[in-house]
Amino acid sequence: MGRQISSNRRTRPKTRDEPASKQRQARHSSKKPIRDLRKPDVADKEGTRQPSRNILERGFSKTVQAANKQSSMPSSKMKRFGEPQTTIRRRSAEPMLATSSDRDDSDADDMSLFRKKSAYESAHTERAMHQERRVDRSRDIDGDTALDTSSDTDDWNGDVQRESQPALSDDDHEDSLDISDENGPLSALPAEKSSYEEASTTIQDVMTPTGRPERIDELKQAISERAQQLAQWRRNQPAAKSRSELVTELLEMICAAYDYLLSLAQRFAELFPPTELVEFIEANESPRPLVIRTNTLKVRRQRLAMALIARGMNVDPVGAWSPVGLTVYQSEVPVGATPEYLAGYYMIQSASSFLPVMALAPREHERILDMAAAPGGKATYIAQLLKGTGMLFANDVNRERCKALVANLQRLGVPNAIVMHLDGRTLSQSANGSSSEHGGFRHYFDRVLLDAPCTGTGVIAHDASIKHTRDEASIHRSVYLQKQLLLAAIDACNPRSATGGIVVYSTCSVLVDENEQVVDYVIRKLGSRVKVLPTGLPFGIRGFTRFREKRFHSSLAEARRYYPHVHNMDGFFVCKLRVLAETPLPRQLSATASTESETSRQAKRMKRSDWQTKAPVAAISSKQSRRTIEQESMANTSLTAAETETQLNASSSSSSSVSKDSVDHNTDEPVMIRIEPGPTRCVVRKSATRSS
Ligand SMILES: C[S@@+](CC[C@H](N)C(=O)[O-])C[C@H]1O[C@@H](n2cnc3c(N)ncnc32)[C@H](O)[C@@H]1O
Repeated sequence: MGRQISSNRRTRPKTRDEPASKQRQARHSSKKPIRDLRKPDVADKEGTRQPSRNILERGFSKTVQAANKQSSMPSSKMKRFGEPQTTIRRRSAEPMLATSSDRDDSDADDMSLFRKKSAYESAHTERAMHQERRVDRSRDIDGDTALDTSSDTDDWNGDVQRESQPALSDDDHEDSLDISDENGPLSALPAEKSSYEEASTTIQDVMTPTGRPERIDELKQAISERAQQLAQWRRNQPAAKSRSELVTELLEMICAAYDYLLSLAQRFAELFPPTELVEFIEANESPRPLVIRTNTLKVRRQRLAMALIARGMNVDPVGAWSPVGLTVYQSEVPVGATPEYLAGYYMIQSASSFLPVMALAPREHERILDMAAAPGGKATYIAQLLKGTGMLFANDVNRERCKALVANLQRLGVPNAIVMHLDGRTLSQSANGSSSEHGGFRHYFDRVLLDAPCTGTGVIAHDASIKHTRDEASIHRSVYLQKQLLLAAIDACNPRSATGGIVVYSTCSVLVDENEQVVDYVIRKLGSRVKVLPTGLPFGIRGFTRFREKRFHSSLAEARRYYPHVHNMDGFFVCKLRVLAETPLPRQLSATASTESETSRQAKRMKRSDWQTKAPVAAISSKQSRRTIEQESMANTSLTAAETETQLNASSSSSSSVSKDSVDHNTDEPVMIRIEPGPTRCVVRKSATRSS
């Protein structure tokens, strides 16, 4: 089967020496749109929307072929669904797959199929890798790292950073004009004068009296011109303006055209060189491709792809780096309402959300904590890698979001999860408010994922309000909470775990303060008790070890960054830590009360009526919990985490459905919910007395 499909998927081979223009010509020779290639197989020839297995398989391979030719799609579709094709040649060193633990036996056929990469996948990954090198190189170059880092470029450790990067090939230079423009010899510069001449449009020209910009296109053109001028500043300084005046102009224009807070635009300008800054800002204006993750607890990816194609979707493997992801290029049906979705065959999840779990690399039979789990995208991925063994503890402080977490765990048929509603900062003390000798969550888990709450600066394309709501105060609040949570996550991880002792810290923010700086703070605080490991991820840009006046631990180069304009996925940060020794007993987090998160406050403000009307599942709570606990003589007993788990395992046979009537609204105590597969069957246990 795999052979048949793979032969269908064969694409025109690219030779090393073939000129890029020829390759482009070959790609553009097909004018047939993607949908036309799928339909005859699936619908027209068979006359049915429920084709046979063989037909479905043929349909799938056609779809893959069609996707390979997506450069013939109209440009609007290109922007919406995929990556532009590139002419970058594949390198033999290119990593093909995720960590070994991410490979699923049940997906073996799929993997052999997908290892023979389509031209699309190849170009997708290579474009990202090429861009990564470009970004890394631009970070290595004095003065052009970002708009205002001139004072911080003298001791940039460019040599170290360059070491790990493969040299650029000739092909690469084809796409690297902007690098040579910025840094190369003068002879490499293009002859056109326009980009060196002073841009004529000013921000005043395009602003209305009410302060709103008009003629946006003109403004964007002016932004692009300013960025070009700044990029080439050292070689071609316009006489009329100073660099700082140009920077100010550029940022003001960006804020006017794209509606950013000036302070946030400044932070991005510190992160990216001028032309890349504009690419990043532009990438935030369009959504990333829609991606789904196959739930291998229920179905194999290829079977799922066949079923979805039959329903009118065009899907394709997200890339060779993931054995479970599918990109949805086009769909005739709502992706979140198909029978396959309702049956739990897949999760809608951004591609970059796969990465923290791949770095965590859970192993079967392990005990895993997802400390900030709702709504469960990563938790359900962890569960499928556990394959029904071990135990997943999915925690979130926000009760409202816990409902979605419970629903997703149920829908995806996760048999071994416990949902907890606790503040992650005190979780390691929560089972009995004491230390590991007494069996609390301290040093209890083999692996811990902290997908931390953050400002979301990597996901502006999903939520444009981030542009004008993330002020300096909100960034500082976020950083403070992240540091507390990461210390608690390390505290919950067992350094003596035979297989793990791993903590993964991730955010969907691109800001250094929320990423490298948080991890660096923890490394400095805990010293040799914790160290940074390579993530094992096949692509991504190295973490910063220096950023403006800040210096971070050199191991932070092992962390990985993801950017919308480079990887065509949400901005993300992933760092993997190994806990080497027990951490000192934390001080009672006296700050906890005063820094209570907004989500926690919201949860407490919730009215009873909300629970009654909106929460058939997550409202499973205290009364039911207390009754069950009392029946089993567990009231007023501080359960150890292990005891709790044992009780939960033992009582799973007597699990009962919970109705709205059984909800007690009088208490806000933490609860643990044992998820049973099926629509409503759950057993609820009081986790323990709340500590402090
Ligand atoms: C980025 S989201 C997590 C997304 C989730 N990992 C997923 O993949 O679906 C961050 C979560 O952290 C939760 N959170 C915020 N403060 C927390 C705290 N103190 N303890 C535990 N969770 C917290 C929020 O309620 C939010 O659901």
